[in-house]
Amino acid sequence: MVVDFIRKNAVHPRRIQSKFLLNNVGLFQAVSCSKLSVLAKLTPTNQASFVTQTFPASANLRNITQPKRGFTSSFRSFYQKYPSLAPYHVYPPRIFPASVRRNSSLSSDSKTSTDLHVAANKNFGSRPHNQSPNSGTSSHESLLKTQQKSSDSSSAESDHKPSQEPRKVTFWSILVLAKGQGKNFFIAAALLLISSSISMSIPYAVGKILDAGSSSAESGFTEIMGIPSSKFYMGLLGLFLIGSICNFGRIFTLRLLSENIISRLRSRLFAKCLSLDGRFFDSHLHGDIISRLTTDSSIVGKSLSTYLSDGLRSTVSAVTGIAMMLYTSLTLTGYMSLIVPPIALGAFFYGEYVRKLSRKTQDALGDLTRVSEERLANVRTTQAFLGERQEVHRYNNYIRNLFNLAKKEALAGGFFFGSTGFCGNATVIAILALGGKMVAAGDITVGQLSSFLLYTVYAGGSIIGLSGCFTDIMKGLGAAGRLFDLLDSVPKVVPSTGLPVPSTIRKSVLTFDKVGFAYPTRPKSAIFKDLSFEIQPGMNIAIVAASGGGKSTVSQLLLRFYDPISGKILANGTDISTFNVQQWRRNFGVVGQEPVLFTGTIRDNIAYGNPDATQEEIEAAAMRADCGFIYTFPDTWDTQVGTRGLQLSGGQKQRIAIARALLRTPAFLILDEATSALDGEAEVMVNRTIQALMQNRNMTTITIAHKLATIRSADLILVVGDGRIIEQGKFEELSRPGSYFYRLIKWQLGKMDDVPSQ
Ligand SMILES: Nc1ncnc2c1ncn2[C@@H]1O[C@H](COP(=O)(O)OP(=O)(O)OP(=O)(O)O)[C@@H](O)[C@H]1O
Repeated sequence: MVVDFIRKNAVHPRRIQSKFLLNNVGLFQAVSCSKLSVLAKLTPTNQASFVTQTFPASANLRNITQPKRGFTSSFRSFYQKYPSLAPYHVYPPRIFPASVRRNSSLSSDSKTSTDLHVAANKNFGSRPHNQSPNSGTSSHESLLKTQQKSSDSSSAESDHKPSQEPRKVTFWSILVLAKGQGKNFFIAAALLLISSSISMSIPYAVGKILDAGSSSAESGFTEIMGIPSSKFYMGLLGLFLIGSICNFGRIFTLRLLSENIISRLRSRLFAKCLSLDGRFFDSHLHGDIISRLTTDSSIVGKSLSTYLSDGLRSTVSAVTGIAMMLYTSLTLTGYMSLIVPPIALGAFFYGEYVRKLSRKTQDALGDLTRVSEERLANVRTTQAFLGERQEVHRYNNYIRNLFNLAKKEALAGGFFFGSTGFCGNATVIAILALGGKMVAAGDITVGQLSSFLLYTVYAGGSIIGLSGCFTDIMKGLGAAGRLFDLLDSVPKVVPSTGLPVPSTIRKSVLTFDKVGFAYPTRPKSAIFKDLSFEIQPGMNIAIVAASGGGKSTVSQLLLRFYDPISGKILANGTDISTFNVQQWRRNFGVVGQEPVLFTGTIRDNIAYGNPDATQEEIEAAAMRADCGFIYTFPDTWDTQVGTRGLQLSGGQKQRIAIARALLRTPAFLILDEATSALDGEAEVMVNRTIQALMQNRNMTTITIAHKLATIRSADLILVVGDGRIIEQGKFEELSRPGSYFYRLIKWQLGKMDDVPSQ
């Protein structure tokens, strides 16, 4: 059928194939997944072409994402008949509400409501199957406008990025990254000097051979530079052998050096990322950080070692070449020198341009990685909401951005290297013309002219190579700017400094004393204005508020992902911001709304917070968390949980998360709406587990309550509203008619239409 269509309409099969590919999102995702790691290893220029090759549709990007005028009627009828083959631009993408873009900063209910919003929007962009996809220019135009808006909106996603000026990095400032590699570098440089000197002796030897050849034709001597020719050739061969051994050593040492720098850089960056606080992760997107860890560090490592070494080799060759040109003929060298200033100037401007472009390319690549990482991680939501089309469209927008940057670089590179190539060739002709005259006048010999010509080619090639290295090093500097932004980030909450946490912390009274707080990314919307309350040791307290009222924020402050803007949080009278953060966090067990498990076995996941725990301790924690289901799996403790625990049910994941928290024997257990993501039976099971845990008076339990019915047994319920505590007491005390808590419960039970006001 498709073949018939292609034949009838003379459509290139590649276009049809690319549309198939785009429509078959499963295949697209498989391709993206498998190629992402490869993508990360490529240089920006290669990446663009790699993307183009990997996703054939991007070669036709304009056709897909930009207006296509003049659809033929045969196309139209074909798309009507086989709508799944229709190109993407024919339909407007469903627009993700701006608020969805940064789900992490939404409270859980808002997330649900935006999901609903997405669901409500679902029909907005869905393809009108009973309608012509291209019915009239005006509708086509309006679709294109919508699409343009969508591309704007996707670029607006980067609103959340820090709006800092790109940092300008000098080569000397990135040299520190190679600290400790000096010895290897000097070995490589020495080997390079030897091999380059040997290479540079070739033109001289060629000149001598030619002169010896022409004189032997006249005199019959077979000596070159006073050495019998056979010995001369053997000596030359030996020299070349030494040169190639040195080359081997240089390449090997430099490769090791480069990999060493890249590995250390990645490790440093990763450790740095993990040491940063909530403020950092609110303003930096994960994909962008991943891109810095992979691509940027690779570019910087390479520019430090490989490009620097190539630069050195080119410098040695250029300097030696020019010296030998001077030695061979001062006059010819004088003529040749006229060409150097314009090339050097061109190289300088080109290098600066590439540096700026590289920064932009790396940013664009960061966006691309972020989008693919985030969307692939949530592929089920995308598929459930039929969001494949808009995701592909969004992804294509990022590819197009990257592609356009690569195009600019290709244009600049083509122009620069094309013009330098022309200058080089013109130079050779000039030498032949001028040199020929000098040979005829007897000023130089044929051998000398040949040597001069070869030295010019060597020196010219090296100068062009040098400008290539210069631009690569500039690229490295562009990428290094992004790395230094990360490396120099100073967390407000420094994890490894501060006072030791006293061993009596388990018996501490926790006090929120007039705490004021706003998230750093939204400094104007205060979450807490004057939050004050006390938690006695061993208590079970519950925090209650309307959705978005700041319940989870209490746990974020307690765990010191953020510090209050005003007021203090005290443990037995000591401000917790004076404590060593890591030691402080060691006293907490946290079970979040959506249980987060890591790829690995059930045992690994339970032992995550306490890797030294024995099997008995792991089993005891698991039993306390009601994890008997583990024995129903054939591999019991060695059962793989899958990526982010996908191979377990929600209730099972949550109970493993509880076991993980309990294994730390925490002084404070935070249950952040631990049952909110569970359905009926799982919720009952997990609640049973939690109720049993609350009997333990050796641990303070802080329950962030979503479903009010689950907190009946709490010793104290704190009701938060308008950034402060508005009511507190036991369930029975608070449930009197007229109280805010009472109205909240009524509302939750569906007996009130609106969220109650305080
Ligand atoms: N990282 C963040 N950056 C900026 N704002 C945030 C961030 N996290 C949460 N918020 C905002 O802070 C407010 C309080 O959020 P929080 O998660 O504490 O509410 P909650 O009471 O737990 O809500 P829910 O019951 O819906 O989970 C919300 O308006 C939310 O949008």
